[in-house]
Amino acid sequence: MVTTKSVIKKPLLNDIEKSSKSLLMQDIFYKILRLAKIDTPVILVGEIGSGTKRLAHVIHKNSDRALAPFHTFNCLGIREEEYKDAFWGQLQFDDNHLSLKYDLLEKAVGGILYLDQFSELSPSLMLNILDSYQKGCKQLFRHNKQAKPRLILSFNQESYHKILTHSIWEKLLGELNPVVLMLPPLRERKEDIPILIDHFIKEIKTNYPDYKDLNISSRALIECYDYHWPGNILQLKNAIFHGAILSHGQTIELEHLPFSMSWKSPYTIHKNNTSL
Ligand SMILES: Nc1ncnc2c1ncn2[C@@H]1O[C@H](COP(=O)(O)OP(=O)(O)OP(=O)(O)O)[C@@H](O)[C@H]1O
Repeated sequence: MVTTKSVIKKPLLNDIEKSSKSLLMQDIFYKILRLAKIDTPVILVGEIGSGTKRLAHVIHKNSDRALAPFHTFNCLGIREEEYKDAFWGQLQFDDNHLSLKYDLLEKAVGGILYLDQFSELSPSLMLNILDSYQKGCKQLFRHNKQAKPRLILSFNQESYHKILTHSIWEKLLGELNPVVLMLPPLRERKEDIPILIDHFIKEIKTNYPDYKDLNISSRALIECYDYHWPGNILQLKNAIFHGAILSHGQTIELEHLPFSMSWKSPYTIHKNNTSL
């Protein structure tokens, strides 16, 4: 495992995470920073686009594995041959002897193997993958346990609730003994919406000098605050980018935000009705 004391000691929350106003998120960051130092597998549960991969990177950066690779494998829609190639050892002939090559494990040696959307696999494929991970690690890293990649699995929130009542869940807990962390959807941490918008606007200004005057009107900001964001931070990021283009890098007005946002969520409708 690659490690240096300076890496371990650095305070490693990004500014945007540090400035979160959400108590739910502050609690998660607190746990994440401690969790990073403990070398257990982690399951991150969240809705689509809620930032699970970004949190996995925070764990990586704050862990003793920070200088080793972070390798992502997306399990969504994976075909059987692809998964076999990735997880099961391929026979190879080197220096006059046959050996097994575990492609995915070798890409993540000493680091993190992030299995994105793991919950979307069938239960039998989940077990199969864990089995090959264990076998591969035993073969490759039996003399150097530290080189075994740490597993972080992302679970879609809806699938997670279904899996909880399935026997596969107990098997996963038994095999991995993971720490499970749930990320709130953006609509449950609305206090961070203005900070995130500000962050995305700054990001666009940095990447596109022609958009140096980009800002957002208060009406558009209020609409963003009221919207329920089913696609979470990813959708918010896309909406601001969309607005930046339609406003030609000037002030993002309500009409520059994506059309789909004009659909009100049941939460907003309910809130409006009760205030009548
Ligand atoms: N706290 C944050 N601050 C700034 N940007 C963020 C934050 N969290 C997430 N993002 C951005 O939102 C987008 C989605 O984040 P990420 O890929 O981590 O989500 P995800 O939950 O893993 O997505 P998916 O469900 O598609 O796998 C990324 O572009 C990421 O950089």
